Order: sequence, then C-alpha cells, then structure tokens
Amino acid sequence: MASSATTDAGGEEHHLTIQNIRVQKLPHLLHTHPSLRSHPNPLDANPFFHPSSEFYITPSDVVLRHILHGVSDSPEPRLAYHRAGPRKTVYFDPGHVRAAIVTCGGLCPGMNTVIRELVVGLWDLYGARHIFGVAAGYRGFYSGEPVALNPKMVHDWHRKGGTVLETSRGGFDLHRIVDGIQDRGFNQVYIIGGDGTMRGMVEIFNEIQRRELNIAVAGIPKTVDNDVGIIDRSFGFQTAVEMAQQAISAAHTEAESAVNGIGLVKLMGRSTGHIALHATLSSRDVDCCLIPETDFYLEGRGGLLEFLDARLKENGHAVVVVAEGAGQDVIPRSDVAHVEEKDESGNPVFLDVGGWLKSELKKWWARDHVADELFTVKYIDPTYMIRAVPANATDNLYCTLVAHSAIHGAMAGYTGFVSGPINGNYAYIPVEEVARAKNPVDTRDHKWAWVRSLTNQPDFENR
Ligand SMILES: Nc1ncnc2c1ncn2[C@@H]1O[C@H](COP(=O)(O)OP(=O)(O)O)[C@@H](O)[C@H]1O
Ligand SMILES: O=P(O)(O)OC[C@H]1O[C@](O)(COP(=O)(O)O)[C@@H](O)[C@@H]1O
Ligand SMILES: [Mg+2]
Repeated sequence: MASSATTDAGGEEHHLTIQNIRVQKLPHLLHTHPSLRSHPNPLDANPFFHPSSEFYITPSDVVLRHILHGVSDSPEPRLAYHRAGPRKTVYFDPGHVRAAIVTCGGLCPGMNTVIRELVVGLWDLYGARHIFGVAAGYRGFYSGEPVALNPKMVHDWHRKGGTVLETSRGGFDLHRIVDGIQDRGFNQVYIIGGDGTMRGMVEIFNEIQRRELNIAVAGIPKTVDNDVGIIDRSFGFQTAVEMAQQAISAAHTEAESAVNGIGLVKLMGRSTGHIALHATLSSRDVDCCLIPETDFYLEGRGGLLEFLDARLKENGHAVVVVAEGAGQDVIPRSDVAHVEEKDESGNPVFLDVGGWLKSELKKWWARDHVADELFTVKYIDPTYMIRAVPANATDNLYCTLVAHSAIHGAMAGYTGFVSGPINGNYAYIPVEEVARAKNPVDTRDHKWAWVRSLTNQPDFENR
C-alpha cells in the first residue's frame, strides 16, 4: 500500500491511498518439481558481498507496470511484476549448474556484453563452472558442439560488436532443440533474442514443462528496432540511435552544401519506427520522418512533394528520414513483379523504400521544374552500421544489469521468464506475455506530436 498527499484548487490537502496491486505470477521449478532442494544463496559467502536483511529481494518486492496513474475509483488492480535480483534461497547447487547461452536473430549492440556478463556473473557470483556457448542461434542446440566458456575467454567481449557465439534466423526445430538441451544435461538455458526468439522460447519452455524437465529457461530481450513490448527498451537501442544520428548529420551536411539539396536517410525499423523517431528527435536537423505506423503519400495537397517544395523554397535544403518498413503500401508492386518475400524466420523482406523515394524525387524534379534549376538527392542507407557496433556506456551497463538479473532469477528457480527494465527497474516477466507484446510507435501520444511540431511535416491525413 502506498500513500501520498495532493492539494486541490482550493488548497485543501487530500491523502490518497493507492493499493490493490496484482502481482503477475511467474513459473517456478517447484511447480513441476515440488521436492526440489533449496540452498542458501552462495552470495552469503562471497567476499565482495555482505548481505544484510534488506539485501535479498523478497516475493513482495514488485515493479509496477504503469507508474503514471490517474487516481480514480477504478476497482481494477494495478499490475506489477516480481522485482529482479538475488533471492535468499536458490534452487541450484552451483556445482551442478550446466548453463547454455544462445543468441538468435539480428545483431544488436551489446550482445557480446550480455554473454560476457552471463559467464562472469554465473562464475563469480554463484560459483558455476559449467557454462557453454551454443553456436549460431537455435539450430546450434542440435548441430555442432557447444563451447565451454570461462571469464578469461570472455573478458574483452564487451568491446566487440556482434556476437562471438554467432547468430542465425530460422532453424527452429522444437523437438531437436529440446532433445539437444536434454542430451547435453543443460539445466539453465539463457536465450538472448528478439520478438521471434521470444516466441520460440515460449515453445521451448512449454515443451520442457511437458517433459517435466528440471531446467530453468531465462530470456533476455534484444531488439535494435525496439519492437518488444512491456520493457522500457532493449539494450543496444540507444547505441543504434547514436549511430543513426551520424547518418542524419552527414545527410544534413550534404543537403545544406548543395543547391536544392535533399538528404535522404533510411534507417532500420521493420515494423516499428522507434529508431527513426528517436534519431529525428535528438538530431533536430530532420524535416520529415516517415515511419511504418503512419501512411504517407507523395502527390497532391498535403503530400510529401508539396511539403518538400515549400521547404526547399524556404531553406534551400531538406532532410528526410524514412524507416525501412514505411511506405510499403505506396510503392507500386506491379512493376517490381513482387512476390512477398520472407526471410528464414518468416519475417517479411521489404521493398527498398529509400531507393524508391530517391528515384521518385528525381522524377518529380525533372517533371515539375525548369531544366537548369539545380537539384540533388543524397541518399544514405547506413543499414548494418547502426547495429554492428559495440554498445555505448549506457547500454553496456544495461547489459550487465539485465544479464545478472537473469542469473539471479534462474538460480532462484524461476523459469519461463524474461528479465528487463520496466520504468527503470529490472523485473521478471512471463515469457508468454513478452512474446505477445508488440511495441509500435503510438502516433496519438505526445512524442509523435513532438516529432510533427519539430519537423513541421504534414500529417498526411488531408488527402
Ligand atoms: N513463431 C515462432 N515460433 C518459433 N520460433 C520462432 C518464431 N518466430 C521466430 N522464431 C525463431 O526465432 C529465431 C529468431 O527469430 P527472428 O525473427 O529471426 O529474430 P528476432 O528474435 O531478433 O526477432 C529464429 O531461429 C526463428 O526461427
Ligand atoms: O539481419 P537481416 O536478416 O538482414 O535483417 C535485417 C533486419 O534485422 C533488424 O535489424 C533487426 O530485427 P530483429 O531484431 O527482429 O532481428 C531489422 O531492423 C532489419 O529489418
Ligand atoms: Mg524480430
């Protein structure tokens, strides 16, 4: 129960009492193995820790899902998740831990830091000595041999972009994966990946439960696009935004240095425009930001071309940022003879909105302007450059906290959970929920209005 005081317009103070919290249930190994032996947390004997009575997290420590709350008479309980962190009791004898770590899906800055911190955390905090890296994504559980890892091997991995373990798309063969986990005697499985990976993790967790195996499965969300819901954001996202800004800055310089110059930047963002939005907000050089969550059109009143024409007349240059998933319905498909392509994981492979926009802009200028009027489009597509880099300082810290949170949760016997920050605090969230939760840009909230007011771009609703 929490209480606080507010003052109304008449100056009268009201004390508000906030209660009625529903804590989201988490699967625990005891649910399937009630006779599991508990152990005191090895941190009790760790010379670097002096656990006091408040040191360990208890089941009543929770993180609220929403901290912005309109106080009302609503009888609806407020949702909360178990707070991440070390528990007084663990359900693994450190000598018997056999941990597997796997990375799946596309790259994201910080993946190597997460792996490093899983290894170092398991080794140093809990005294585990059998830690293995599974190569090249989910398929690594049934093809190839896992590699034994130790702190010495991984000590400088946080300085490297990518994933030393390698990653892949596709190859999700549930029974072979769980057979591989079972045959190799893994009892803790750490899965680092995005929305697709989390959907796969749900199936793995369910199959492990069906087989009544005593294996803790922990997920660590990785998504450069920020398309996984509930968590504040993924590790690596801020680093990617910083890299994206460099591309915008170059586009701005090119555009500004030309007569009627347009700088066009395409950024990653398959179904969500978070990278484009955040890079636009922080760069301030952008005149128009196009994201998958809103439609746009080129010709006519309120269209992109009319807007750019006015911008060029006013400023002599303009910068357009487009997320890769934007405009897929505007690009004509007939002349590309396009059959919707999918990658190995079943994700759509998009038409190149940047290349198409560049050619449309050139056609427009040639059609609607006199021949000797100069015009330049400089198109920058940084693609993998924004994600194939090591994490920045903030993201590296995040990687450490999220990895250690996952270890504490698995050692405490939780399973089928994902660790991640909610409102700045690390929590354990059931993986089913994470796998369902999407995270589109909310174009009705103040952040998108802020983009529009900053850029002055049309809302493309006046057609
Ligand atoms: N619905 C699903 N069920 C089971 N496995 C899935 C599902 N979607 C994706 N996967 C698997 O998860 C892994 C990563 O998925 P992918 O979409 O490529 O990347 P990400 O996890 O980064 O979104 C791949 O091995 C893919 O086969
Ligand atoms: O790595 P690939 O297969 O070329 O795919 C590129 C895609 O991967 C991403 O970088 C990340 O997507 P995931 O996090 O879902 O793997 C997308 O932004 C981009 O569309
Ligand atoms: Mg994905």
